[in-house]
Amino acid sequence: MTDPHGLVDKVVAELPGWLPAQRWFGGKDRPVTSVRPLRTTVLRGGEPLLVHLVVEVEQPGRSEPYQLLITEQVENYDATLDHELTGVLLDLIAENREVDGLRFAHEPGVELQTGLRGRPITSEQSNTSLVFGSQYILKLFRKLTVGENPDLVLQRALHEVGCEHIARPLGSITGELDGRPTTVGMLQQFLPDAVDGWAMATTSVRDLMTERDLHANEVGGDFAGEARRLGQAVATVHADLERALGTQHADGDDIERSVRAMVTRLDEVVSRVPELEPFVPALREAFEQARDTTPGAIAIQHIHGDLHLGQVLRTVHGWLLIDFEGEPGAPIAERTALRSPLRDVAGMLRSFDYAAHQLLVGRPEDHQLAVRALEWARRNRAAFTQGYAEAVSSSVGDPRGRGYLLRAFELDKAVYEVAYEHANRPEWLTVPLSSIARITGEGAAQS
Ligand SMILES: Nc1ncnc2c1ncn2[C@@H]1O[C@H](COP(=O)(O)OP(=O)(O)O)[C@@H](O)[C@H]1O
Ligand SMILES: O=P(O)(O)O[C@H]1O[C@H](CO)[C@@H](O[C@H]2O[C@H](CO)[C@@H](O)[C@H](O)[C@H]2O)[C@H](O)[C@H]1O
Repeated sequence: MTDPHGLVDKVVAELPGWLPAQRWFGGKDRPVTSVRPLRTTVLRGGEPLLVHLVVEVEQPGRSEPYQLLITEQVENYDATLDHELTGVLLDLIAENREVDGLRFAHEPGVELQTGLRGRPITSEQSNTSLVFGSQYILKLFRKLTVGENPDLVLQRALHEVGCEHIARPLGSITGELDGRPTTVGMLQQFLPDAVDGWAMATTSVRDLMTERDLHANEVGGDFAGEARRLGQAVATVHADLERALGTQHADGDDIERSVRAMVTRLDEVVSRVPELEPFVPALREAFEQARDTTPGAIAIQHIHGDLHLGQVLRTVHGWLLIDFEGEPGAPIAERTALRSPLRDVAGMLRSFDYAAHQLLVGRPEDHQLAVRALEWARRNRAAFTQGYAEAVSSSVGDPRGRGYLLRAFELDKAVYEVAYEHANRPEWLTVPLSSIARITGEGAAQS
């Protein structure tokens, strides 16, 4: 087929059934009622066609734009699976080309190799990333948000101040949405030997679980040294973001806004996930407590916004942070707002809890494993916060001095995770729910 319109019509008709099966689709909680094409750009004519397509996906109570690359050659028309065709994207970036309003550009001073094939990475994710050779990784944002994507904005700013804990930004693809330039893709340096923190941490947990007679500090795969270095890296990135983009003191309005956002999220999530119901009073109390923060006492700035062990890569030179897009499910205004860096600390603390407790999914009765999981989580959470506190340059200082605020942020993240797991991995719902039970239970025991 060489008729792009015929291809688009055919694909659009199939999308209501196809989209909900995609890992990156953010609307799995409700049916797709209709899909309508917003913009079609032919990136390669003839056989095979390569078409860039932005569609508006309608669902009850929401309407959101998504990006697709389509062709008639591969299964389901998804051109991101065609290694040859996706090479076109890198070549367009290398050549600083504009195609029908879609701008492909490399970063200033960057020279890119062309003619490479782009293979999609297979890990579960919110967007689609293509790896070219062993040099580059191109992320195609799936759900689009009008304007420049914070992932690109923050990593560019970090690169400019010489941050050592990110992969170098190399290029971008910009389209137009609602009349505004909108980031649809980001090219970065690929680290072929990097291992993500989630893989490392869960290996360490498994080692501990296997050695039933030993403690976390006695087994070969102890992660605490890495957790501490990771804390140092996160604090350094916070300090670099502060240097690049500034910081300010949270005033009464900022504090009020933050508390309201946590309570609103709780109300919204509990309306969809009744399993959360028993914890609502304790969660509310924890969020309301954050209102006692003295105006001016905490700093707010740009932060990562969705920090967890899957967002950090261990390279031979140390830890790197990736994916500064914020929580994929949160509104863009919230994702780009200045917030306390403690939120990132809380996100990572949640992730240590996740790594430890995911092995208990499907085995809730195993008391021995539950004890070991808690031991691992406590050790690594403590090592991470210690590392964070040691890197004195961050405006937060020692997160351990911010107990009630950190607790509120951790619980807020866990509420987000309840919604995330409910929509994406229902069998994992027990992971955040059991954490909420534990954290609120510990709070009740102290009071
Ligand atoms: N610069 C990089 N070098 C090596 N691997 C990377 C790099 N950036 C991302 N990855 C891999 O790609 C995965 C998805 O990247 P991420 O930015 O988190 O995408 P998403 O927004 O889809 O979650 C990561 O979990 C990591 O395994
Ligand atoms: O796709 P993203 O990486 O941007 O983030 C989303 O998916 C994450 C899962 O892949 C989810 O993270 C949750 O599960 C992780 C383990 O798989 C765990 O390390 C995190 O602590 C936990 O929040 C993340 O919340 C979601 O935004």
